[in-house]
Amino acid sequence: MPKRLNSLSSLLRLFISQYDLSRKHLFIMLFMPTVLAMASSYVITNYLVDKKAQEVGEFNLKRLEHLLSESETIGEYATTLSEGDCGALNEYMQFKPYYRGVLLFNAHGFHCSSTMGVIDYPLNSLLPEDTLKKPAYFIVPETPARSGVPAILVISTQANLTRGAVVIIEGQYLIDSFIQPEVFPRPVSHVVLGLKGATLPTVPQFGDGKVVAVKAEHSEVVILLEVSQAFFWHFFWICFGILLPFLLAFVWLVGLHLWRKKSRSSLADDIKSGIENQEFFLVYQPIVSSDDGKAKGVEALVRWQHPQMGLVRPDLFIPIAEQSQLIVPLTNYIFERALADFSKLSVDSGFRIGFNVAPEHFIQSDIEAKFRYLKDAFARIGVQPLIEITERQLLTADMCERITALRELDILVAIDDFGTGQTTLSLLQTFTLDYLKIDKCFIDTIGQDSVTSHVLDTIIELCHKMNYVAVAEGVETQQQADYLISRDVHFLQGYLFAKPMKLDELSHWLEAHSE
Ligand SMILES: Nc1nc2c(ncn2[C@@H]2O[C@@H]3COP(=O)(O)O[C@H]4[C@@H](O)[C@H](n5cnc6c(=O)[nH]c(N)nc65)O[C@@H]4COP(=O)(O)O[C@H]3[C@H]2O)c(=O)[nH]1
Repeated sequence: MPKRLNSLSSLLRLFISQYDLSRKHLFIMLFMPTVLAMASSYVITNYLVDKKAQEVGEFNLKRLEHLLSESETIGEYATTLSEGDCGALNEYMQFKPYYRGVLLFNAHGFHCSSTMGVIDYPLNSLLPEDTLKKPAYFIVPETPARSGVPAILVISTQANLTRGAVVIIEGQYLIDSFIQPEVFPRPVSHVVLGLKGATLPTVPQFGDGKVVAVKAEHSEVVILLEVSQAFFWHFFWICFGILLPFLLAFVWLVGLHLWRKKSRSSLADDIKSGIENQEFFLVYQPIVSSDDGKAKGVEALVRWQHPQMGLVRPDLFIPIAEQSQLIVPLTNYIFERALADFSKLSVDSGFRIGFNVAPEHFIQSDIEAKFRYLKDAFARIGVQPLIEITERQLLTADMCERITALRELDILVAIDDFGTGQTTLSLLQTFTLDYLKIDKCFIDTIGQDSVTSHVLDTIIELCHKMNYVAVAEGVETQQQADYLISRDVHFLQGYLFAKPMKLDELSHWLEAHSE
């Protein structure tokens, strides 16, 4: 199976092994954004509709105040008309919407109506007589001409009740116009005007919606507006529709991040218990000499038989072991395992085993003692360990010093995956090595006419000039092998010769390839 697919299936198995937990997480990750989106939409919509109702209220109060001041002008004009000139009044009031009419009065009573002509009503037929003595506004439940239909009365009067006018504004018509029936969805469903204890309509009617009160700046009028339910839900769903995808994306990103962190830390726990339970084992890949084609050593490569996930490849768990400070105990386990494996095998003296060792090892204070023990233990079975330093982390000057000390103990050191990691050429100037392993990506350029194919020749040349033993990794074709042999690359490793194999298989392979 391709490497990437294998890692993917390992991840999938990891996911399934934690399925119960993930199902709960999955539910939270769907449920939480929905609830959050609903709650936020509710708050935002409430704020928006309040604001809109406030705006509608202020706008209508302005219109009302304009209507009231226009009524005062009408009243003032009407009081200048000579008594009995009802025709002129009627003409003047033609085509004025919102107005039911104008009544003129004198000290004896109402004598002229813009709609009915000459009339004779007592002064208290609309309001208590006293209220006609000074300019004012009132809401009344009905007028003599239209019983049961409320109106706003605007009184313009001259001193001592000698002359005056009452302008009658059509109450219900006004209220209906406030509701803006032509707008969809209507922001308000019911409007009530309040003035001096009276209301318009006379009996206020509200539904289940929220009621917002707005007070006029220049009069005692208060307007109460009930927010329309349709308007509220219209904005609620728009808000919800906008917020939900964002919150879903946000919660999923955070959730996946936490899940990844958790699975990493649980994988780190698994590595720890895997070492204790000896779930790790080694496979060995032969490294052949380009002189005679015989295996002069192997590279030890770790494998993990996870109890739930099955076989896990090192490129999945080695980085986690490195990040969670488990690489040192894991490598110590690998050394012991290789020692135990090769004690059962008979190999030519000087046979080399390459171990991948992360730079973290070189900050251990007991590194020299540990490697001296290792070298002696391997020497007893005729094997020489070779340390392959992975380039994933930067090698500091301090680490280089320790590596040099190891070389003085006759331990062989190689730089692995040369050219892909953090090793700089300046570091190679100050730091002597035994082997340089040329990464597969450069070997792959053989036979291709690409710019990078020249890099391989440069690396090989560097090895020769610096007296490093050159090892080519990932040799897959005879063409690659021939090319590398023609360029005096000392050792070759790759599927062309053998894939990494378990100890039993290696034993047979070595036997078969010893001649
Ligand atoms: N396509 C192809 N691949 C080839 C060929 N020849 C060898 N390989 C693969 O290339 C990798 C060589 O190991 P690496 O560069 O040290 O790269 C290693 C090394 O960095 C790390 N690793 C493996 N074992 C250990 C270990 O014991 N300790 C540490 N620290 N890292 C390890 O994991 C990496 C991957 O190891 P593996 O999966 O075993 O993969 C191995 C090997 O199976 C070839 O011809 N074609």
